[in-house]
Amino acid sequence: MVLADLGKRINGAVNSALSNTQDDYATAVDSMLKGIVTALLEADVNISLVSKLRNNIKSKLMESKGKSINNVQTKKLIQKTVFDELCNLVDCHEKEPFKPKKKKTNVIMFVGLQGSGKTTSCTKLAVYYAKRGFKVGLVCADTFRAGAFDQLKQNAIKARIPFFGSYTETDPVKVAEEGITKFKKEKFEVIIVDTSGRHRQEQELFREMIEISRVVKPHQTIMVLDASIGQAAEQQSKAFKESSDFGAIILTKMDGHAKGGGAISAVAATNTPIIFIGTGEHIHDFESFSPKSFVSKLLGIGDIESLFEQIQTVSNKEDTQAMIENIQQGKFTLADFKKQMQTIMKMGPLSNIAQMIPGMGNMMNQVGEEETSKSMKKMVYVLDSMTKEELNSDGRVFIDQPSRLVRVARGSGCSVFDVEMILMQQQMMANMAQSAKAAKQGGGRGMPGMGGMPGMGGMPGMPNMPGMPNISPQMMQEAQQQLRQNPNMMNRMMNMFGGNGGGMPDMGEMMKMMDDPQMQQMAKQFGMGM
Ligand SMILES: Nc1nc2c(ncn2[C@@H]2O[C@H](COP(=O)(O)OP(=O)(O)OP(=O)(O)O)[C@@H](O)[C@H]2O)c(=O)[nH]1
Repeated sequence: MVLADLGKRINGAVNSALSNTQDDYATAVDSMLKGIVTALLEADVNISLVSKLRNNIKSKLMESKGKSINNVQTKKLIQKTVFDELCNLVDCHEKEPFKPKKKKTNVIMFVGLQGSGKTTSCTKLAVYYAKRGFKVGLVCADTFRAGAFDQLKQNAIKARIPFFGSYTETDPVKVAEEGITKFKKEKFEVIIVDTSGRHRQEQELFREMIEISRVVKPHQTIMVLDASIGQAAEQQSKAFKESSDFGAIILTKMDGHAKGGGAISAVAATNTPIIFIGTGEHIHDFESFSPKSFVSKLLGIGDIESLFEQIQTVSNKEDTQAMIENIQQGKFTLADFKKQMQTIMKMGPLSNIAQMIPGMGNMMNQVGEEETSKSMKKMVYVLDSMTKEELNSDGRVFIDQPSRLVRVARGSGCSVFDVEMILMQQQMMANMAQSAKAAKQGGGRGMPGMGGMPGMGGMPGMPNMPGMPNISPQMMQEAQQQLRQNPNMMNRMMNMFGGNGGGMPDMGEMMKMMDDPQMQQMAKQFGMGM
């Protein structure tokens, strides 16, 4: 899981500020900032970047001090400000990177040091484009390292990507040229050229890159950087930029490296867009990168945009067309949820996918892959037991007729609470769809899970809840017990999220629920910090 600990600590700092009623506002903000700053510094983020983030958050939050906004609005403001500033920290604010065009030749050249993960990333990118319908070929122009061609060949065969290379030719420029000519003749649309690396940034390496670049005339040059070097990534990125004008970066080995945050922010500071991150050795351990998606996953909020991107990759067009149309209209039905869950099961490493669903990433950290997989299967059983009418609804039919809940629970062999939890997750996703639509219409950066509130860019899909942190099976059981004792609670939650047309939760109801001791207790168990 990418930077799970950093996300947990930032969430912890924010949640403790939100739940702290003892301290005055300024003290609560200061203590939150202390927690965030320590977590970022320990993730190797550059001290001046951290200090800038700290000052920005503080000045934005203190500006609102004199204004007459209520408690709930203050909490939203804190969450949104932290979210936005974290996005700024990893955002290079550059223009859109290159996107290949269909029915044209698009040449992509890779550069980077030896062992950074170039060959692996070449194959991952080839698979990424092949799944999007491009005719993709791989060229191995690494004649420096013995075994480089064999490695690319093995990867390419496994991924079923056509490849070109030579065991005898020692001039990488010649191999690159021959490979490009061959694939162009055969009307390949994306041709990816892997080049050699060296252990250090040597003049010889830079010269070779320039020569290859001259003959292959790349439409995009991508630099591959190992994220485990932390903020040293800035210096490496600058050195390469001076010799080969690469347009984008892939950061590899973001799995399990606490320094990944440092690498991302360091690269972003050089104004070069990071386009993908590598999160493991497997071909599918590859995520397209955007600041908003990254921070959403970091904080466990879920990331509907990446999720649908992934779903489009593995499912056929007809399958997802209806769902995409729904999302574009700001809708997300139970049938969409079901399709999504089924596709997810096919999508490879659960750890990548779980982070995109609200609450699931945290569950994964707590209980592991096997338990999470069981929970996801349970979701599919529950959704399988619903009628077509129920699936095509927004879920409110279950509130109007609670007997449906019981029927579905029985049919799926699950508890009523399991069904209710799925309805809640679907509501959160529907809310995200709403906010994605609102953000597109408004052109601003809405926080995922937030609908459109004038001037604030939106409100979270759940009250004071950046995702559903720290849900363990035991907490689930306790919450289940409380829901049983207070059946009205679920009803009120659903009303709150769906009752006003989606997007923005009902503020009046939210305020009432905040005063409800049972609700507060349950929220505490879920780490929602109400
Ligand atoms: N954990 C993890 N390992 C990765 C990732 N990307 C690549 N690797 C591993 O890193 C090692 C080096 O990767 P390569 O693709 O061979 O690196 P390279 O840059 O092509 O190296 P040269 O061909 O020697 O220049 C391999 O063991 C890969 O499996 C990643 O995102 N996460």
